Amino acid sequence: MAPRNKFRDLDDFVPTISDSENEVPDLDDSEDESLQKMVPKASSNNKTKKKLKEATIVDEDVHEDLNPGFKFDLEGSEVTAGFDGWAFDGDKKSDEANRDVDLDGIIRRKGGLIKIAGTENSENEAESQDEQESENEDEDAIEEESVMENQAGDEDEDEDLALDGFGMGASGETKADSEDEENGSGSEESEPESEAHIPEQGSDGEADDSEEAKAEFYAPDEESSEAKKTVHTNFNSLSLSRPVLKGVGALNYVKPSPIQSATIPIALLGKDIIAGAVTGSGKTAAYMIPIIERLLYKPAQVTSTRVIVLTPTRELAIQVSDVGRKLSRFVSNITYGLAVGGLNLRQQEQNLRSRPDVVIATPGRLIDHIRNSASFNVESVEILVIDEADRMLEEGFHDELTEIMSMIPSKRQTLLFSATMNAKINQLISLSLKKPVKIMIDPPKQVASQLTQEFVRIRKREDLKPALLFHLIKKLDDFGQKRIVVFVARKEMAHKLRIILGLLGMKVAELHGSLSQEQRLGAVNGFKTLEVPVLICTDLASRGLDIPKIEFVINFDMPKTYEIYLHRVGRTARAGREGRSITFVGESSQDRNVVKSAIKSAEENNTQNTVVGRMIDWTRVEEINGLISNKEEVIAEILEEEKEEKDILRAEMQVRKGENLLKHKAEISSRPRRTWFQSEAEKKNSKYMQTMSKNKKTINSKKRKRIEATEDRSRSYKKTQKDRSTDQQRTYAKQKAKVDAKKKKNARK
Ligand SMILES: Nc1ncnc2c1ncn2[C@@H]1O[C@H](COP(=O)(O)OP(=O)(O)OP(=O)(O)O)[C@@H](O)[C@H]1O
Repeated sequence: MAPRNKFRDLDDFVPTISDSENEVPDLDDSEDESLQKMVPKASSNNKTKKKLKEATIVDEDVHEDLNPGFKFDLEGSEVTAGFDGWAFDGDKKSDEANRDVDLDGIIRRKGGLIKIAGTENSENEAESQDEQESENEDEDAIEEESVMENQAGDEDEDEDLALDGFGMGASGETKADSEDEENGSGSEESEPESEAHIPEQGSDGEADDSEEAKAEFYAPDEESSEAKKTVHTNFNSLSLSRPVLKGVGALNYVKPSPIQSATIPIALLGKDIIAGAVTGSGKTAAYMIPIIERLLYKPAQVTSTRVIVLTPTRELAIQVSDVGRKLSRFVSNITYGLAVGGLNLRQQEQNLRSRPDVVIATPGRLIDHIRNSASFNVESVEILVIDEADRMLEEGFHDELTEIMSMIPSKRQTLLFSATMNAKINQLISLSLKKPVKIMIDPPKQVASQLTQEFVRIRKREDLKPALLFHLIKKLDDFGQKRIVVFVARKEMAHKLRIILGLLGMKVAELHGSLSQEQRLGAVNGFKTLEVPVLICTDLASRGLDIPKIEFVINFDMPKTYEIYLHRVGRTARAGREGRSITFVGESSQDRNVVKSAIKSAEENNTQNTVVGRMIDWTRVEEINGLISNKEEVIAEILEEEKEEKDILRAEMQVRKGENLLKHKAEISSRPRRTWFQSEAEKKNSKYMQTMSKNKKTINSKKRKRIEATEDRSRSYKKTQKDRSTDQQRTYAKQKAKVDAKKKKNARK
C-alpha cells in the first residue's frame, strides 16, 4: 500500500480535498469518505444564478467550427486570438474546416525552399559536418568576445565591444535615457503583438506595501524561511504516495527543484501560497504534485470538479494539463478537463459534463462554461491555482478573476505561481487568500545560470537584420539538428521572415496570434519533432513554452523590457541545461536599457563571463542581403498569391456556412442563447478604466460620458434571430458570387 501522508498527523493540517473529517482512506478504497461535502448544495451560489440572469446576451457563436483560418494582412494589425498551440490533438476539426493556404507550396513554386547558390557559406560547401563544425568553432572564436573585456586599442568602431557593453553605459544607471529614440522599429505599421501590456518592473507607480500591511496579509515570515531552509534532496522525503513518486520518476525528475522543495510540503498542508521562481524552475510540478497527492484521497463515488488551474494562455493550459496527466499516470482515477478559448466549444462542453477532477482553464472560457455548459459547475472547487499570477493580475483579467472568485467557494486553498511577483496586496485582496505563505526563490531578475547571452550591435544596419538572421542560423546549425526560437516584435515580421528565409532555402515555422489553432499546433509540433528546427514567434509564445532542448534563442527585435527579455531567453537553458541567446541590439534607449540590465545582473551574480558580444562578418551579411533584395518582387508576389488563396478559402467557407445555416436552421434557432461575461466594448472600457485608476488619473466628465455612451451603445442593441439570419443569408449570397467570380477568373488563367 502506498505510504500515507505524514502531514495528516499534524495539528495544523488544513484540509482541502474533502477527505478531511474522517479517517485517512486506503488509496485503493476511498469509499469511506464523507459524501456530504462533495454533493453540491442546491441552495449554493445564488449569486451566480443572479448574475447569470443579468448577463448580457449577444450573438450565438454557432459557427465557430467553421472558422476559415487566419487571414494575414500585412497592412493591418489583425489579432484574432491568443496563442493556444500545444501538443493537444483531442479536438480535431474536419478536413474541410482545416483547409489552409499552403504557403510553403507557394514559396516552393516561386523557387524557394531549395538550397540556392550564394547562400551557403564558402566554408560549408562540400565539407563534412565535422570539418564544418571545427571551422565554425574557429570562426566563433573570432566572432565572440567578452563584453566585459575592454577592447582598448581596437579602433574598429563596429566591432568594439567595450566594458560598458557596446559603449552603451552598461555600468551606469539603467533608468530610461532622456534622449529621444531615434530608430528601432518605428517604421513598422502595427502595434507589437503582446509586449505592450507587460509593464516594466517597478514601474507600476504603486507604493510598496507597508510592513504592517504585509504582516497582516501574509503568513509569518518564519513559515516561508523555514520552508526554504528545509531542502529536500529527493522526492521521497516529501512524503508523497507511491503512485505520485512513480509519476515523478517516469518524468526523470530525481531531485525536487528549489521551488518544489519549498512549496510542496506547504501545499500539502492545505495552506495558501504565493510563490515566485525564475522561469523554467519547475513551478508547474510544484503545484501539480501536491494537487495529485491530495486527489488520491478523494471519495470515489462522487464526481465533481475539485481543482481549477487558471492560466493566461491556452498554450500554457494545454501544457499544464499535459504535465498533470503525465505526473498522475500511475493514479487510476484522476480526470482532467480543459476550458480554453480557441478549441472546439462543444467538445469541451461534453468533456466538462463528466465533471473532471482538475479543470485547466483560461478565465474567459471558464466563465463561459460555468454559465452555459449544462451540468458543469464549480461549486465543489477546493483548490484554485493561478499560474503566471503576475501576468494575470496585470493584464486585464481583473474582471474575469473577480467574476470567477464570486462563483467558486471561498472555502478553498489558493495557490499563486509566477516567474515574477510584483503584485501588491491591494491587487491580491480580491483573490480572498487566507494568510498566504510567500515563497520567493532566486532573485527575480536573473537569467538561468547555464545561459550564455550574446549581443550583436546593429547600429544603422536595421535593414540587414533578415540577412543577419539567415547568416546566424546557418552558422549555429547548418544541419537542422538544433532548435532555434527567433523572437520578433510583430507577427507581420514573423510571416515575412518565413518567406524570406524560405526563398533562401531555409524552412522555418511561424507562431503568433494571427494563426488558427491548427496552424499553431502544426508549428509547435513540427518544431518539437525537429521537422522544422527554427520557430519564429512573437511574445505570445515567450511564456510557458516548454519544449525540451531549445538550444538557441535569437531576439531579432529587442523586447521592450528586461522582464520580457528574461521570459524570452528563459525558453532555453531550462532545468539546468545549457543554452545560448543572441540578441540584436539597436540604438534606441529601450534596447540599450535591456543590455545594461543584462550586464548589471551578470555582474551582480558574478557571471560576467556568460555575457559576450558576437562579432559579425558584415561583408558576408551584405552579400546575403543582396540576394534578399533581388527577391523583393517575388516576396510581393507570394504575399499576393497567398492573399488570393485565402480569400477563396474564406469565401468557400462562408458558402459552406450559409449552406449549413439553411440546412440546420430549425435546430440552430432552437438552441439556447449563450450568455457572455463582457462584450468586447465592455471589456475595452473596463481595461481603460483599470489603466486610468492604476495611473491614478481622474477621468474628466467628457471622457466619462464618451465611455458611458459607448457602453450604452454596445448594450442597447442586440441582434435578433431574424437579424442574424438575414445577415447570414446576405453574406452567403455575396460570398457565393465572389467564389464563382474567382473560379471563373482562375479557369481563364
Ligand atoms: N524536479 C525536476 N527535475 C528535473 N526536471 C524538472 C523538474 N521539475 C520540472 N522539470 C522540468 O523543467 C522544465 C521546466 O519546468 P516548468 O515548465 O514547470 O517551469 P516553470 O517554472 O513553470 O517555467 P515558466 O515560468 O516558463 O512557465 C520542464 O521541462 C520540466 O519537465
